[in-house]
Amino acid sequence: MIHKKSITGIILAGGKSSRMGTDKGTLLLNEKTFIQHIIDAMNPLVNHIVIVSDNPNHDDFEIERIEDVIKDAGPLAGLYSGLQQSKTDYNLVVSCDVPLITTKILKQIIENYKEGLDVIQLESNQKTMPLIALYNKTCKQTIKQLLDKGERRVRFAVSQLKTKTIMLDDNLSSALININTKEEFDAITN
Ligand SMILES: Nc1nc2c(ncn2[C@@H]2O[C@H](COP(=O)(O)OP(=O)(O)OP(=O)(O)O)[C@@H](O)[C@H]2O)c(=O)[nH]1
Repeated sequence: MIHKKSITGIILAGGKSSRMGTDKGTLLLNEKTFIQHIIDAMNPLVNHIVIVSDNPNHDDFEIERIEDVIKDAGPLAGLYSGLQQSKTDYNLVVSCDVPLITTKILKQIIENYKEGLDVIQLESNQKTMPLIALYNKTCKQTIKQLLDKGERRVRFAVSQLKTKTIMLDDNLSSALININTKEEFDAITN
């Protein structure tokens, strides 16, 4: 397994949260922000964690915040910004809107790394999840070229890389739930 010293945790917390209407990263679940849930899940597995976000409210977390190097271009640009500024070979990338994610699931991703792979991502309910994934730092060149051509789809970018997809057991899939709307938030808080 890759040593935790070689892994940076990258939390994507930029964007517009337009479907939620309020910043998703600072929503509270069990009195803890979504971002803090991700930090706690990642912490045992990585050397250090950064948040990629242009939102100064995210400075309240006791971890480094780095800014997008390509603005207003969505998660793929956030991913690139994190990889571009990372000092380690491997990067565990998690979006801030999956607050039920666990260390156990993230550990499975890291355990599945094999030499030569660019990306290890999860799949659940026939849906791949490229924003809960391990990225080799070398991916950044391909991602930059795609962004320069106007590409915005993370799944397309991942399809251009050497990617391994891990099928998650059905009984764990509820931990991957992606919270984008107020209805989805209400469903996990009530
Ligand atoms: N750093 C960074 N993160 C982003 C950017 N856009 C989206 N994200 C993050 O990527 C993840 C997935 O984002 P989406 O749900 O597709 O977009 P969103 O802007 O958060 O929300 P919507 O406006 O409702 O689509 C979330 O964790 C966002 O915080 C961006 O431009 N920069």
